[in-house]
Amino acid sequence: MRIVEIREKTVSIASPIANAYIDFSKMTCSVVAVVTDVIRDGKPVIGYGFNSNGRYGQGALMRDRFLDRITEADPESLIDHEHNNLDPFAIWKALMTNEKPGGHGERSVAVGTIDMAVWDAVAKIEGKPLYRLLADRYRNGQADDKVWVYAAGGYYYPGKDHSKLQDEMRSYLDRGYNVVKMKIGAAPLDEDLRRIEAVLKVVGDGSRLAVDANGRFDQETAIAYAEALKPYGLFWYEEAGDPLDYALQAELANHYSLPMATGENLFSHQDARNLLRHGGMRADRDFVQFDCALSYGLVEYMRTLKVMDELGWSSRRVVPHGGHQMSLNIAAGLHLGGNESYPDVFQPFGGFADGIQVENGYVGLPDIPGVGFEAKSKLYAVMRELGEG
Ligand SMILES: O=C([O-])CC(=O)C(=O)O
Ligand SMILES: [Mg+2]
Repeated sequence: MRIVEIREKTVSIASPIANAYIDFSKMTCSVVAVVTDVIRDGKPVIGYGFNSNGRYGQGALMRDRFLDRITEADPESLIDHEHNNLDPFAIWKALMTNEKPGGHGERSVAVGTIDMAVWDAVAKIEGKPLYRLLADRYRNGQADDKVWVYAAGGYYYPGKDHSKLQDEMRSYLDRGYNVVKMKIGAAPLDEDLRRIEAVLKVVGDGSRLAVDANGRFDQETAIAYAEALKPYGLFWYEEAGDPLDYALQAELANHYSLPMATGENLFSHQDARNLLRHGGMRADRDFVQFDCALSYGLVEYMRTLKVMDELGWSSRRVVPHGGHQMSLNIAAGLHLGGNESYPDVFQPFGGFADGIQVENGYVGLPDIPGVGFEAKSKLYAVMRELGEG
């Protein structure tokens, strides 16, 4: 059993939307296919992965050094004999050969994307949905059969007035979501408050709305927003300041007793640990949003979950960024609190399996081997072209 080849292609997910920090006019992501020599249903098993929005495609890094480390490794060293399968942990170790600690820049995205495809292949070889495999191996067989998801959107873009923002949010509620998220921080505070109030008219209550500043604010602005947001009783206030400014986050906690969220731009278990040690985050109400596709994949994610456990954090406080099916599987199989969803943006990568409706805020997973990409036809068309083309 061996990995025969790993392919990457960088595809566009460009759109006119913007958050408080970046626009997405040139956004790309990597799609990866891990081709194995294992035959199922008469065809080689191919594992697929992609990186979530926000960090651009990583093909150059992959080709420069990561892919060869797998294809040049002794295939025997990458096998999990206990399960007669590929060993994602050994593959991860091979990927990280001669990489120094620290510096979790973009290589964590390259490795995370390859790791996603490896787990897809492993679950396909085992003939199970990934969430089932995870529950069987790591949670005594107990998987969640549905996952709470919220609809992320509410971006800024040219010509988007309050009524368009309201229409967008209404359409998420119509599709079964009970919490929605919108961007803040690209407009002055007064205008953002008017946008929030427009959305509240549609969603009804602050507990059904989260806001995301994408790391834009300095401490003073973060606190000014906190004071202004308080009366709305929002679901959460996300990434107020720079993702690595733990002192800012800790100071914000002194001014905002309602739920805060952050962590989508922390790319290792060491960074996650620093946030929980020094960021003033509260295990009884705050949320962390680590995204495996940006942070060295599921092998590293398990270390992050262990760090959380050691620091007294339940895995139910994790609601990953990225709106992808890999995190959906991790949420169901390893008992996270939920997952982000992009019902409309970042297509065909956003959203979940075709034909599975969100009901009262929860979504189920397709009962097919792997991550479930084959059940999302527009996404699978892109993947298949890479893997089988
Ligand atoms: O706009 C983005 O970069 C995505 C993001 O922060 C989120 O989904 O929370
Ligand atoms: Mg965010």
